[in-house]
Amino acid sequence: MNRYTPTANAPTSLPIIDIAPFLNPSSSPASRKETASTINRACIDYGFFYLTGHGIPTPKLDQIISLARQFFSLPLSEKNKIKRHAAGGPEGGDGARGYQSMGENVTQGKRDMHEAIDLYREWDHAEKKVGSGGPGTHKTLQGPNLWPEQPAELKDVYLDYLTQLQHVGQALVRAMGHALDLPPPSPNATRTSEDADIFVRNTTHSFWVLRLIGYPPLSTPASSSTDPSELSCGTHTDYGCVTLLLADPTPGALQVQLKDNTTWLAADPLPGAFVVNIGDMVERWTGGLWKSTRHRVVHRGEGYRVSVPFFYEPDFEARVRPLARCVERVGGEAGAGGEAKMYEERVYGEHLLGKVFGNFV
Ligand SMILES: O=C(O)CCC(=O)C(=O)O
Ligand SMILES: [Fe+2]
Repeated sequence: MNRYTPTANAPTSLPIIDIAPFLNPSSSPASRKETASTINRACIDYGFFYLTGHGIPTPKLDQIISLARQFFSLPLSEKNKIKRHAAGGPEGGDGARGYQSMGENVTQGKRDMHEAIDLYREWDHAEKKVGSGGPGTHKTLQGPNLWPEQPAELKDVYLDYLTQLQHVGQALVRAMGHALDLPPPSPNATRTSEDADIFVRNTTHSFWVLRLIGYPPLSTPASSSTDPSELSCGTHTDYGCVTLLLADPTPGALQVQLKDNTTWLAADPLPGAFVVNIGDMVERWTGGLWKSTRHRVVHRGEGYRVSVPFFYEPDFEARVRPLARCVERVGGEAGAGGEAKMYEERVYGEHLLGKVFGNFV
């Protein structure tokens, strides 16, 4: 069931979207339409929503969190066996994949008080080149994923989860195309044809990212933070297409900025649901009709928080430029007092490389 709280008064919770009609081939057109129109309103009003009906069993989700938690509880020497290293260096790093210890990640010039493992789609869309350090070294993003040896079952469980997530991601971007009320796809559509499958066609080889993140409470010896302005994860927008976040039940940590640019809403986890948000590439595709929303993590609560966001991103070579139909709609709103922003075309992979080189600032 889709559930939507109108925004007339201060909202207390994000909308809930049931994606099942886009996963179930025998669903009715009416149910797909309802899901699509709820997505459209949620993306205009919040850029964030809860996603249910995705079909991944809750015990599997619990196992994903539990395995990540087990990894983070290992000694640093064990975690550093899969340390992320600079691209082109003798350690065989690619500057992106692997484990980052506490405070290594930086957002807006400040250390983030978390540790993480980053996994990406394998580099399979183009030939790999040798890194600047010679044979055996890697260019940025072109190395293999670094999987932990412990817990032993983590890799297989996560590989299976990644297959499930890509399936859900594809259903979600299909629903998003419908939500924009784009024309139905024609059989000779090209990658950039502006129809309801444009997001599907540009994510068939999604250059996805999966992050396992561990957050000690701020201001504890474990976080080693003495600066009160340091955050668990600083304010940012996600840079790609759409994020499916799985988090443990810790309340109050993930905070979403509302359209008034002032109010922060706690996006507390809903059991069995993902917290979904759209990223900068979807804002660009929609010419700003849907905004990628600022958010941050401030974990001042109890216990060690674990989250596992999955970023379902465009293909590396996808060209992202505003859809004419969306630009018209934004123009209409701008004429009524809104502000129209110009978005230039971006190739997703170039945008991503800029982020990796700039430490995601
Ligand atoms: O841990 C979370 O709740 C969100 C993390 C996040 O925003 C990100 O990794 O982009
Ligand atoms: Fe984020």
